[in-house]
Amino acid sequence: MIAATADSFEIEKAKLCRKIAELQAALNAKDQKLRELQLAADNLLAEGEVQLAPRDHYTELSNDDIARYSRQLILTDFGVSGQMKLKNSAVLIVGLGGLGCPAAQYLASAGCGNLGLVDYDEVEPSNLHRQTLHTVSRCGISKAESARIALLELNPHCRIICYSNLLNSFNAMQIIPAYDVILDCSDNVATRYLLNDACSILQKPLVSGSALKMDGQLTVYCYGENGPCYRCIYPVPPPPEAVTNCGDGGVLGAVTGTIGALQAMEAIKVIVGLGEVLAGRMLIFDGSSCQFRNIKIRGKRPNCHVCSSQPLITGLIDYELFCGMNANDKDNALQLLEPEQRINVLDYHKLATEKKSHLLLDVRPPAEFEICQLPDAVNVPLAQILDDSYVQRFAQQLESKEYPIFVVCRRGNDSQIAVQHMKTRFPDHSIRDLEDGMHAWTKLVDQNFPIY
Ligand SMILES: Nc1ncnc2c1ncn2[C@@H]1O[C@H](COP(=O)(O)OP(=O)(O)OP(=O)(O)O)[C@@H](O)[C@H]1O
Ligand SMILES: [Zn+2]
Repeated sequence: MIAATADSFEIEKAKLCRKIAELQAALNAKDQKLRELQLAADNLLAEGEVQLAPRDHYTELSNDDIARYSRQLILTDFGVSGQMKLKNSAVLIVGLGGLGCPAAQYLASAGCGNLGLVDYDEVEPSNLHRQTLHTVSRCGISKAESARIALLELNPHCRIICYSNLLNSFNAMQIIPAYDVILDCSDNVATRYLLNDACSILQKPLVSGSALKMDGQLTVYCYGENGPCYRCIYPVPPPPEAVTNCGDGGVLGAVTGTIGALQAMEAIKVIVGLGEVLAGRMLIFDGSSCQFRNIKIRGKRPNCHVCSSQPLITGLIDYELFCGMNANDKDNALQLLEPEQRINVLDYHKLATEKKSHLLLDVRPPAEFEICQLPDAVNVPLAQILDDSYVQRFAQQLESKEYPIFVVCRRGNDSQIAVQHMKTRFPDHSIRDLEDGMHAWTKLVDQNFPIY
């Protein structure tokens, strides 16, 4: 009995030691990243690229301006003074993706004099269905540069500064002060908090948009005396597992187009002093029923950590650490299973080619299964694994040791969750997942297999 207890202590101790080693490694990686970010920010500053050069101040419209903007100049509430304000304004757009492209397009064409474009990413074919400034021929180049090319064709009078870098806690405070209005067109929680805190500290209106699947949201933070900030509404970040991105959940391009265009609209209203800015309210767009709802959101939180009269946060922090998520929407590779609970795609391919009896469960949603599947795969969405409703369907295979079970998904994360769950019910059955999922299949087994 005592020996057994000592053994279990030893096992527990070994586990804790492993955990400590993992945490130490994570800490070292963060330290390294911090050094890289600092270096990148220094380089950027050294290149003199960060500062928007002193803006020209215009006092009148040119003939070309009058001809170009005539249809908005004749608007009673807009007029010459509105156009002059736009011409002298500077707007920073963070993210030149689904939201940022239409927002930039409407701001440049309306005559916003100075646009800053921030995006660290490059154009990919899967962006083109909604990121309307980019083109097939510009795949592979910086999104900020690609957007600049398109925008200058639209309006050569617009001055455009590109920052083809990740906006982070070092460069944000150098870039943002030069701009009048900031547009959050990013796709991740860490960047939302970073932009919020920077805008709150620097007192810049932040036009925040988001879109997923068929739905979108829009509001303006940090606007005026009483306008709440993002932290007033969301004091703590959501748990990482509750966050879905466009790459996983999907999105319709016209939804991002709708919200992006409205972000441009709110920015123009802020600059020109037009209408009623969407602060303290949130627009909820349900694309499937085409309904726009405007809900009142709470005002400034008296104890908000960043925008209250006695803030706890007076400088930018490490937002990836704070949110437990990276400042991008790419999935982190999970490490849930032991190596013996996984099989690489080459070994699986060999076994399947030799026609060894087995069952291959594909745990992606049906819409994704319809796009492409591995030979003989059976679609059992992850939800059916987790609620155990698959058990009855595969009772025969689960009873027979002759049927090793393999689980596959798109990138090898959900498949691990599925195996971990199935193992709790069938600990003695051989159940393994395909490492790195179908992406690895395309890379290592069949380059003609579609990737998405
Ligand atoms: N901190 C940041 N600094 C600079 N750019 C950012 C930052 N966070 C997000 N972005 C950019 O914001 C954009 C968000 O747009 P969107 O989600 O439509 O594009 P995406 O990430 O290319 O899409 P997908 O998920 O389909 O690959 C991306 O281009 C992304 O690179
Ligand atoms: Zn606040």
